[in-house]
Amino acid sequence: MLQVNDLYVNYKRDNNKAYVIQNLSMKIRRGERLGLVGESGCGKTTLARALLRLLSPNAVISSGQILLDGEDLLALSKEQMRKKRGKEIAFIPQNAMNALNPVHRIRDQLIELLYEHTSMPKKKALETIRAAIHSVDIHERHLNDYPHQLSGGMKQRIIIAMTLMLQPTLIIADEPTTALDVIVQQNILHKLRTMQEALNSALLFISHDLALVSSFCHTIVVMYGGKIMETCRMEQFLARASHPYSIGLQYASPNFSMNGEALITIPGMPPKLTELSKGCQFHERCPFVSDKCVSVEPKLQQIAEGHKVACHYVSEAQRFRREAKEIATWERRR
Ligand SMILES: Nc1ncnc2c1ncn2[C@@H]1O[C@H](COP(=O)(O)OP(=O)(O)OP(=O)(O)O)[C@@H](O)[C@H]1O
Ligand code: NI
Repeated sequence: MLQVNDLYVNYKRDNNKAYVIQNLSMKIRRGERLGLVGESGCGKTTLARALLRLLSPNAVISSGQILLDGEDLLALSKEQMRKKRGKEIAFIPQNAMNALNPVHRIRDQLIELLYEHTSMPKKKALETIRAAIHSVDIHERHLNDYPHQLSGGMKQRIIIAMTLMLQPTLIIADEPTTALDVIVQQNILHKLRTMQEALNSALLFISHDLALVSSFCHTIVVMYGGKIMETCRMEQFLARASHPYSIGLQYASPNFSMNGEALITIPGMPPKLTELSKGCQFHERCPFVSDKCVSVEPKLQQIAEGHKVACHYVSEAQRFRREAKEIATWERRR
């Protein structure tokens, strides 16, 4: 199980800091697929890279714990962490297709990975590689290919086969299918899911696509301005999303079960994150804002088993859900 406690990450920029992850706590259990959603810039990739300890050099994890099966990843040496990555923690990055080395054959790249993390004899390694690429429906003759000889979808499937070959306990996928067309996307997600279920690994699935996340994941975390606004099981999210930002995302998402209503847009821009926030991160864009939201930070509080929301007015969520359907409600903030 992955458990994150009170994590803070900031980036140093020229003269200031950006507080990109603030006070973030979450859990993912074995076998669970957790979807992480939120607009561009809210900190999703930063969180993923913090978990992997692959942040850029100007990033600082200023406090918190990241526990994988009880072991604090932040306490490991660089070398220990490098061994965990690839083996226990798999990462499928945003443009995974470019993660393959263009000058080496697919076979050599897969072998290299196995040799780096295991002491498999050559024969066993070759068998493992064949099984891995069969599992994503790729013929073994492609082991002889160089990356440029393969389509985008095939490269993405090879990356998935490659990352899962070492049977990780945690898989982090950051927009794994964004660049691909819908059919290829469905096929790849199906493969990812089958393998994740077979390994019983925890999956952190990052996406902009709320409809996709809602059909693919068991649980959801809605992030905004570096903080968790709401987290719950998917059926709770579908029936009773309670944070105005979550509700806004739902009504702004094409393909999200909305019975043909017009899509809203959430006006305004995400916060700049140059100061630790005082009130609610979402207050500047929230149609239901009050003075309290500007000055007092709402704590992430449990409203039902497995359902947490950071909003002072969570008791009015039913009204929010009704009113947020109307485009006029959001026009108030323009
Ligand atoms: N290396 C960096 N130095 C300074 N600021 C950074 C750096 N990387 C990211 N940021 C800033 O941190 C914030 C969060 O970025 P991040 O990439 O984590 O967001 P995201 O939710 O993954 O967005 P997207 O959906 O576009 O991928 C943004 O404001 C971004 O500009
Ligand atoms: Ni990102």
